[in-house]
Amino acid sequence: MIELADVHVRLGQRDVLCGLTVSLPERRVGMIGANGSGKSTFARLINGLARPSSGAVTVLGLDTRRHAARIRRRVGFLFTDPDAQIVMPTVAEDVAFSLRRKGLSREEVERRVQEVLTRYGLREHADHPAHHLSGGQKQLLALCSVMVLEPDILVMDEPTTLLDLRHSRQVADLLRGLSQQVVVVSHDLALLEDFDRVLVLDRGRIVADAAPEAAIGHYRKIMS
Ligand SMILES: Nc1ncnc2c1ncn2[C@@H]1O[C@H](COP(=O)(O)OP(=O)(O)OP(=O)(O)O)[C@@H](O)[C@H]1O
Repeated sequence: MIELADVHVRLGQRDVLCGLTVSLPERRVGMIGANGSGKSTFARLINGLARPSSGAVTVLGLDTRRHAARIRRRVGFLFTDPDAQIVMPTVAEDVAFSLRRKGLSREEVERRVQEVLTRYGLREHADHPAHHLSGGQKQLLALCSVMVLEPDILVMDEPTTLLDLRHSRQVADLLRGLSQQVVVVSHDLALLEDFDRVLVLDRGRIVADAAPEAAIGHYRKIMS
């Protein structure tokens, strides 16, 4: 469960989010809106990367201001730019790096890494340099590094931006199959078509909050 209570975020001279109050118990929540409307900031609030200037964000019963480290261990976050998340030389090492704090045996780390790379179609690239992957493959690698930690909530900021149609569908299928709650910021409206709920942000405010068809319809209207 994710809850925002009268959340304002001010960055520099700008009011980026303006008094948002919302509870998100649904399993798949999408977020759409114009460039600069505050979507990424909203996403970053959920794992404590961004802090409210006033108001409160509660995730899994924890206040993000007081428990940011605990929340980050339970909320996986996928950035738009996968290069921001790749830290190790090879694909397998990068995924294994995510597991370093778990205190697992070498064999268990290896088993989990191979399992997740197989699941997302990167097993044959396990020993390749991570920075030689294509943009889409890097996005899948970032996803592997997050999913191997089995987060309770997954937040994705434009996860299909670099993906071709086949890989976008793979991400859509993956989202359908996940048992975790997912919050997805996206300009890829097709990705959100079968979500449980979609929020539309406009200049830091929620201007629509509905099932996908109605929310996307509202978004098209304000963008026309
Ligand atoms: N650190 C910062 N300092 C000042 N302003 C910022 C900062 N970070 C973001 N902003 C501003 O906050 C507003 C919202 O940014 P945000 O990235 O949340 O929007 P967005 O809806 O995700 O946009 P996009 O669709 O382009 O990714 C933008 O006008 C941005 O310039």
